[in-house]
Amino acid sequence: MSQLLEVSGISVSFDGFKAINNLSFSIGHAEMRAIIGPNGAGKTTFMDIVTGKTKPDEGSVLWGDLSRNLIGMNEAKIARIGIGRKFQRPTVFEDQSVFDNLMIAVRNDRSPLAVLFFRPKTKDNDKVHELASTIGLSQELMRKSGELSHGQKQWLEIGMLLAQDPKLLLVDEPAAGMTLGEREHTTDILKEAAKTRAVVVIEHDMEFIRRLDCKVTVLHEGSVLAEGALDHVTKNQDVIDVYLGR
Ligand SMILES: Nc1ncnc2c1ncn2[C@@H]1O[C@H](COP(=O)(O)OP(=O)(O)OP(=O)(O)O)[C@@H](O)[C@H]1O
Repeated sequence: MSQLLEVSGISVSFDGFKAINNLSFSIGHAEMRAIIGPNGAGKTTFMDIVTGKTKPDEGSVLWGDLSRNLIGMNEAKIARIGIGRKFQRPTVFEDQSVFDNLMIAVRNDRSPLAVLFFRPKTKDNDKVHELASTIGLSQELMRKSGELSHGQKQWLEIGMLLAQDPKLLLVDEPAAGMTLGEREHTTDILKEAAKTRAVVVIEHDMEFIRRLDCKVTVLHEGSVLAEGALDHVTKNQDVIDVYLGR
């Protein structure tokens, strides 16, 4: 399979309301993808399904070269096969330093290879420093995470997810509550991450999406309404009617 993730004919209802309605689309390896759409379009539910939090009524989610169906796998197993998820609110250990948070994430590697091969501590140290540099927190390593700004906490959490080296990183509304400078830095981090893995970003902030400079999927009522470059989808009359023109 040339795609990393292939969502096919997914539907899910909550109390008779169809939140996802025959949804089909795919994500390539090392691809950045933005998902936009009005409130209630099913964006977060899509991520809930991919990560195993919500089981769809029908459809499949095929993963990787072996086309394994993720439906029916539990959340821990899905995380282990390489899907990381960043929720809207940062969930770092506030009493621990930035360094310790990153080290905890690095050491959490339970892949068979990591268990099999002894890894010297210096290697973990190097990895923590490399991650800190990637997320722009090299100068903050010894600070308590609770003292960081909202944006810095978000970057730390992205760093903790990257420590697991996911093949797919799902990020839900990263720009919310960030300053312009923080939003710009966040796009840089995500674009860098997407060079070596797939990154899927749900966001309402159009300037943020523009800076991501990637293919955009527009969801509406649980299905794909439009897909393509941002300039392409923002000219689509249906997209203007249900989302942009509001
Ligand atoms: N566990 C649930 N139980 C009942 N209804 C749910 C559940 N999860 C989602 N929904 C409903 O499904 C619909 C889709 O919700 P979802 O959160 O996926 O939308 P969204 O596109 O992420 O919206 P937003 O932009 O507001 O975050 C909404 O009407 C929501 O109320």
